[in-house]
Amino acid sequence: MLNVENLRISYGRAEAVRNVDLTVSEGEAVAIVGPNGAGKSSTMLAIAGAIRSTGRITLGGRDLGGLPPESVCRLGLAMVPEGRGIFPQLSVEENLMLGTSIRRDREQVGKDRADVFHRFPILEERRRSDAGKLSGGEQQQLAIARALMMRPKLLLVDEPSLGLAPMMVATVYKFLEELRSDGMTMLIVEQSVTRALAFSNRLYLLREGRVQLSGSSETLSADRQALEEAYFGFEHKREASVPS
Ligand SMILES: Nc1ncnc2c1ncn2[C@@H]1O[C@H](COP(=O)(O)OP(=O)(O)OP(=O)(O)O)[C@@H](O)[C@H]1O
Repeated sequence: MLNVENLRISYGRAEAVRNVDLTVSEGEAVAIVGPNGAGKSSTMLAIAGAIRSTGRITLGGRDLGGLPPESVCRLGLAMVPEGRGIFPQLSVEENLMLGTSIRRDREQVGKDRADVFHRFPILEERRRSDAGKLSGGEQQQLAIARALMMRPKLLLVDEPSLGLAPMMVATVYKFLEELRSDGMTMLIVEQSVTRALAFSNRLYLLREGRVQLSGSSETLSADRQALEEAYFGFEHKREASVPS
């Protein structure tokens, strides 16, 4: 479904992502992990058309090169950004409906809204509250729900557990698991390598802007040493361990 070839991203003279190749097949959950500054968020933003990059990105065979984010979204890709991107002074429902103005199928929008409220009951309960009054975990549910309102074929989720208490992380992942079992194709950035391995079919480990290691989560789970070496590089091996 998604094919990324030779992705390069620069901020001024600094190269943040180099020669990244990545694929996501229909129905797969794929995770990107790696230390801070590895280029994970930049990769997600480039795929969503939100920042400039070079290389080739295709979605369902269509070249996304140079397309603005709204066109990428129309082609079936929605993103839950790091930090959620919720508008705190707007109501839960207003946040949910924000992006839907680009949709022409108004009747279906109403049905999707009902489906999303069914999937996330707390959002229906709190639909008239200011979104800023929701807890972090509820805001994350809202951010995922808002992305679903775009009827994506591929859902990008950047660090869904960031800043959440462990119980909330479990709740958010329960919703992501449900989406996954309903057949949603997902690309997810996750700080916790253990959680990423548990959730995804396949995993890419980025460090210093490059893919250092990739493979099926099953295989990589059995080779913790390869993961640690790829995560830290050899020189840090003895001083730290991969975040669980
Ligand atoms: N807007 C920007 N301007 C300049 N440099 C940037 C910008 N955004 C990111 N970078 C740099 O690009 C590199 C990759 O950053 P990115 O946020 O993609 O990494 P990350 O793996 O998502 O990190 P984190 O886990 O800390 O979110 C870092 O060196 C970062 O400082």
